[in-house]
Amino acid sequence: MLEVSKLSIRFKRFDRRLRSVQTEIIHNLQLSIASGEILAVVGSSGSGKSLLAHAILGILPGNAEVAGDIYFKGEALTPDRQRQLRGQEMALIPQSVQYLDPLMRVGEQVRQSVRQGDPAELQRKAFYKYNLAGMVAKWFPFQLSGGMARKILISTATVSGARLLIADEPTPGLDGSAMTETLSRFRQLAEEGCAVMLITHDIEAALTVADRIAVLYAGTVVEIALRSDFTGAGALLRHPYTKALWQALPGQQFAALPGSQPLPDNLPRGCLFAPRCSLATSECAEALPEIRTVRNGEVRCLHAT
Ligand SMILES: Nc1ncnc2c1ncn2[C@@H]1O[C@H](COP(=O)(O)OP(=O)(O)OP(=O)(O)O)[C@@H](O)[C@H]1O
Ligand code: NI
Repeated sequence: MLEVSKLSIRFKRFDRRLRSVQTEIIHNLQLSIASGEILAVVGSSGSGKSLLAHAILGILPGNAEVAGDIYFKGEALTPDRQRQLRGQEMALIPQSVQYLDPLMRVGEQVRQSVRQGDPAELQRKAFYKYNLAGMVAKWFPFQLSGGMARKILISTATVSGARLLIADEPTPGLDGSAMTETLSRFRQLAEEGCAVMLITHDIEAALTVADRIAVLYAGTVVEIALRSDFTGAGALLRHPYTKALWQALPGQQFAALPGSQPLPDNLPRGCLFAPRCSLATSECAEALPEIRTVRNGEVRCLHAT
C-alpha cells in the first residue's frame, strides 16, 4: 500500500550572517506498509517521525526540500496526487490537537470526514465507543479537554474510510480504556485491509498491536523488526540501538543507554549511532551503513548478524 524509498528531507534557513545553510533531518529513509498491516514507527523526540508523516501526506512546510520516492498503491505520490488523496484515501491523526478546526462544532468535523455510510450514525458510534456524551457533538474545540480533543481527532480519521491511516502519537492524554479502544480500532482497520502507521514513543503500546516495528534514530531507520523479535534479552533484535531500547523498558533490565541522539546540524560521520555503540569500530565512522536484510528484518549496521 505504501512504500517510502530513499527519502531525505532538508531545511533551508539563513544563519546569522544571512548565508543560506541546509540541515538534513531525514537521511535515506525507507520503509513499507502492506494492506492489512500495522507498522509502528518508534524513536525518541526529534528523530523525524512527524516529518516522515508530513512528507507522506504532502504537508511539509515550504522551506523543506524532499528527495526520494513515495509510492501509494504502486503509483508515485506527486504533490497533486497527495492533495487528491489526503483526507480521502490517506488520513492523518495529527500529533497536536491544534489541528481541529476551532470554528466548527466537533460532531460536524467528524461527520464531514465520512465518505461512505451514514455520517450521523458513524459519528454517534464513534462517540459511544469513547464514552463521549451526545451533546459534546455540538461543542467547539475550545470546550474540550485534551483527552476529548484527542478522541475527536482519532474519530475524524478513523471514520473517514481512508486506506492508509497515519497516527502520529495518537494516545497521550487518553486513559487506559480509551487507549485500548484506539489500538483495537487500528487492528480492526488493518483487518479490513487498511495499512496503518502508528507513530509513538511508547514501544510497549506499539508491541501490543504492531506487526512490525521501524526504529528511527537521528532521521534514519536503523532497524525494522518483527514484533516477535522483541523477546527475552533481545537476542533476535538486529541493531544495538533497538536492543538498548528494549532493555530499557520496565520489566526488562531497565538499563538506560548513556548519551543522547545527535542533533541534525552536528551529525557524526558514518554510522549515526557509532558514538554510543559498544560494537563500533573505525569502519563505522567511514560511511552511513546501507540498510540490509537480516533474518526477515532490516538493519543499518555493519556488525549486525
Ligand atoms: N519547519 C522546520 N524547520 C527546520 N527544522 C525542523 C522543522 N520541523 C522540524 N524540524 C526539525 O526536524 C527534527 C525532527 O522533527 P520531528 O517533529 O519530525 O520529530 P519527532 O520525531 O516527530 O519528535 P517528537 O517525538 O518530539 O514529536 C527536529 O530536530 C526538528 O527541530
Ligand atoms: Ni512528532
